[in-house]
Amino acid sequence: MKRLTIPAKLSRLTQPSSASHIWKPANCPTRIGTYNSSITNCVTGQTSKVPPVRRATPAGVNSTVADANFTRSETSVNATSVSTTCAGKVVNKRIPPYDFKARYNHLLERHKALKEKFEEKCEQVGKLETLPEQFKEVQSHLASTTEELKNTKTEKEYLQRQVKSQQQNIELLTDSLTSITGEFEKLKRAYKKLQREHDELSIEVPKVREQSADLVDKNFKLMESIAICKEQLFRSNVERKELHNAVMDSHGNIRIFCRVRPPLDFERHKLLCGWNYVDESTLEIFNCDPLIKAKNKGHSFSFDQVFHQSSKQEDIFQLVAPLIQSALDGYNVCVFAYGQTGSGKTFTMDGTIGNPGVILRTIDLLFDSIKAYRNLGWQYQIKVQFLEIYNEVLYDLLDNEPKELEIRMTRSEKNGIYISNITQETVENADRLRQLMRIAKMNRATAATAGNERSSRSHAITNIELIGSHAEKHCTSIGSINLVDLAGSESLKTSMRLNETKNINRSLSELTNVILALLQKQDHIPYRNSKLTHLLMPSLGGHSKTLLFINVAPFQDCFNESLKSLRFAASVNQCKIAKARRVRILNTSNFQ
Ligand SMILES: Nc1ncnc2c1ncn2[C@@H]1O[C@H](COP(=O)(O)OP(=O)(O)OP(=O)(O)O)[C@@H](O)[C@H]1O
Repeated sequence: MKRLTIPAKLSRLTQPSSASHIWKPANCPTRIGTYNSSITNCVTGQTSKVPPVRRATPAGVNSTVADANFTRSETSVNATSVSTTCAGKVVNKRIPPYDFKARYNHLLERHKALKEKFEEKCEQVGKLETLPEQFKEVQSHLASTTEELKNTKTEKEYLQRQVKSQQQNIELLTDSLTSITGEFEKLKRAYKKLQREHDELSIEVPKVREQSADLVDKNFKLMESIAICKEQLFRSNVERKELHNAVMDSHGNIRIFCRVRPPLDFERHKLLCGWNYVDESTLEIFNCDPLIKAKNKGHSFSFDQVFHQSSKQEDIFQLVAPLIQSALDGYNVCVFAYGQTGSGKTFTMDGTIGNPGVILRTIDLLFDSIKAYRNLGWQYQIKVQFLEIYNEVLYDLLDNEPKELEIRMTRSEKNGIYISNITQETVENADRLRQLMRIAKMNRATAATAGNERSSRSHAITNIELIGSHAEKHCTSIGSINLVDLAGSESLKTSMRLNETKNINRSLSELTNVILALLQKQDHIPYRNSKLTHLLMPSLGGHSKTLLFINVAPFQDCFNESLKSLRFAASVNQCKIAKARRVRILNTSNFQ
């Protein structure tokens, strides 16, 4: 049989319940033959004197056993003491040693009792044997419970985080709810206000409706009167044009302005001619050469206007502006600047930055007038081209590419001219036109660098075409402006570049010839003798208004050239070109 090792804790359970009973473990040595007067405690190792103890037998056996381990030798000499209970009192009865039967019975009883006890203990031990298994079970249960606890903790943390974020959400939602509620309240107030206004307006509506009907009626009447006014305005405008033209005609269709430029700062030391400005249209020039002073007498010239040295650009343009107005009314206008090199032609036509000349001021005036004309029902289209005539060759100043430009006649119009291959641009505003002018100037300057002072040896022409249309009246008005900065006139004697000078002088004298032929009303006008006169044919004939600036330098060393220019201008001044008439109004109106 397997021997059980019983732990100290459990061993106490297996001891007899009576303190007087001596339990002896298997490994504890037994002193046989002693009457248990002394017992060695196997647990503590102490030895104590224990007197014989009277004990109750298990299962109600009423006998007293001195010791379960007494020996045969003892039984043979000693009587056995047995305790019995009689009427609630313990009675010790001694079994005499010779009463074997009684002693046998007594032993049988004791054996039975011990056996029962032994079985009971075995049962207890059996139960104890299952403890490790139970322990294992409990351990595994504990492990699974720990795992569960861990999972539960993780879940708890996750749920706590969820709770926290939900709480934040709730806070945000609460905030937005608060602001929405505020907005809602505001809207409610606004709505109420609007409703009040609406109620008030609802009361007003019938009155306003009534007033509106009145106004519609009045408006209708006003529209009628506006139509009448418009008609009158249109007629007045036509009349104004006629009158304007009459005034211009009264000045002559070719006008000559003379401008004497001031000496510049670095020219102060130079000897000046004598200048006498008799009135606003007459000037006298005196030769101040000290060698011929004695016989000097003044040369007097009269023109439409004389501008002295301190005249301003704006004073000059004031008198040019009516001509520009005529171009918008459908006339061909030509403005020339004629004079010796350095006499101020470019200054008069182009001007400088901050002191614009005729061309830039014309651009501004045109676009301002077009705006005003729009109110009268006129729409204008403006087309521009810039060209240069150098040594009788035409150059496109808006395109640097070398190409051949030719003057051609239009089929539709008598004396109508156009240039093949030239760049013509339709401009929408003054800025773009100014920009194109800058490009043209730049291209001219570039060519000048390459062509040895070409800019002052060439004619520069700015051509602006003005096409007006009146949709209501089915009228079209086509006018044009040619602004010409002529090449400087120069004496062949003083010229360094003979060929250029010959060409310039030839084209300038052809210009004089054309003007004189016109003056003499010759049948044949030699327009085609030079590129310049050919090109300007429509602007020089009887159907145009021409303005000639004669620019002169104030210096004594320019006296001869100045006199020449002034004489040329004086001869032109006498030219009575046939009364200018507006030829290019193409319309179906009764008012023309
Ligand atoms: N009325 C004026 N007031 C002030 N400066 C002027 C005036 N006229 C001309 N000038 C100046 O005189 C100089 C010569 O003028 P400009 O270049 O206009 O002469 P030009 O006749 O065009 O010469 P070119 O035939 O060589 O081109 C320039 O510096 C110009 O600014």
